[in-house]
Amino acid sequence: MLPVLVVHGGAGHIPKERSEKSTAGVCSAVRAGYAILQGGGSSMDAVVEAVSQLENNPSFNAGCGSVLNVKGEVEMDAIVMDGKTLGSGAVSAVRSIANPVQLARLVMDKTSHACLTAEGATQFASAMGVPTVPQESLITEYSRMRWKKNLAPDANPVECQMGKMGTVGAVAVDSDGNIACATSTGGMLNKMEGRVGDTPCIGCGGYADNKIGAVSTTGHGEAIMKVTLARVILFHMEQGQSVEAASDLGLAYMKSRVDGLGGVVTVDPQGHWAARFSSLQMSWGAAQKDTLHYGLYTGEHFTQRIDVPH
Ligand SMILES: NC(=O)C[C@H](N)C(=O)O
Repeated sequence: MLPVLVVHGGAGHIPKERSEKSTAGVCSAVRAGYAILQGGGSSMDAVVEAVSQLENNPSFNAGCGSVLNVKGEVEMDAIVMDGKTLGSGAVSAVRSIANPVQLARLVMDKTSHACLTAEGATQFASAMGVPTVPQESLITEYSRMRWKKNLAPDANPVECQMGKMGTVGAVAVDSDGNIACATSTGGMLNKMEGRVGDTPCIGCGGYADNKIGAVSTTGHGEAIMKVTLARVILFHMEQGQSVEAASDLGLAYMKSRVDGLGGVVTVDPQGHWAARFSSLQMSWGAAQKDTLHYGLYTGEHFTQRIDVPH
């Protein structure tokens, strides 16, 4: 069954006029990441490539297109985890980095730490030769408009969060059976400055273990952290549940216990995979053998040959 790559473009409520772009973006990120797996590349390379593509796509809340904090600035979080070694790397509250997921990978590969934050992460980036980019290049008209709208005295903050799909993420198993995950986000719209969400926290924004599987999450970060969503799903898999049942159990627990909504992509070591969510929508895509799978609403599952362009 191996290899496999599963990608999400965030759980939430996406306005109709943006749904096409979101699905197209996820499918093209799946293709790019899967090409690496098909060429014999590693699951880590595949998830970082897929997530980098989504960070570069202004339709998603990660990298360029990130939502803005209360001061109208970008602060991004990202994580990667390697299921073979349980090594992980993360960055939080980084501002002028085009691809936080690549910086997270450098934290894993080049330091003895698991997470670097804010200025320290930026200093590390420059020491690694990662260029900084102007904040403005990460801010879209759409995110500025939503930030302003949410500051209005009559704004409904819950409704405002809904207008945009969230976080991006990926999980993969390569032909050697190695498993990896990656997740990247601009966080929650109009969050406090310095707010760190679930994404860079191990077991919350993602987790990968070759012995069990991998999960990348999206949704309300504070709720995800309360239940350590990624790890709780892997716990259910350790108890013998399928990828699908374990994902649903984790999401249902988050809903009933802390009233949180979200979504996940999940794989197991055999290459079984699932894309599940409790929100209204989650754009997702997966590639296995010669088939591309994708969907947006609950129960939606389209397939096409991977070599046919979307
Ligand atoms: N939309 C999201 O997935 C947001 C992300 N989980 C956060 O709370 O930072």
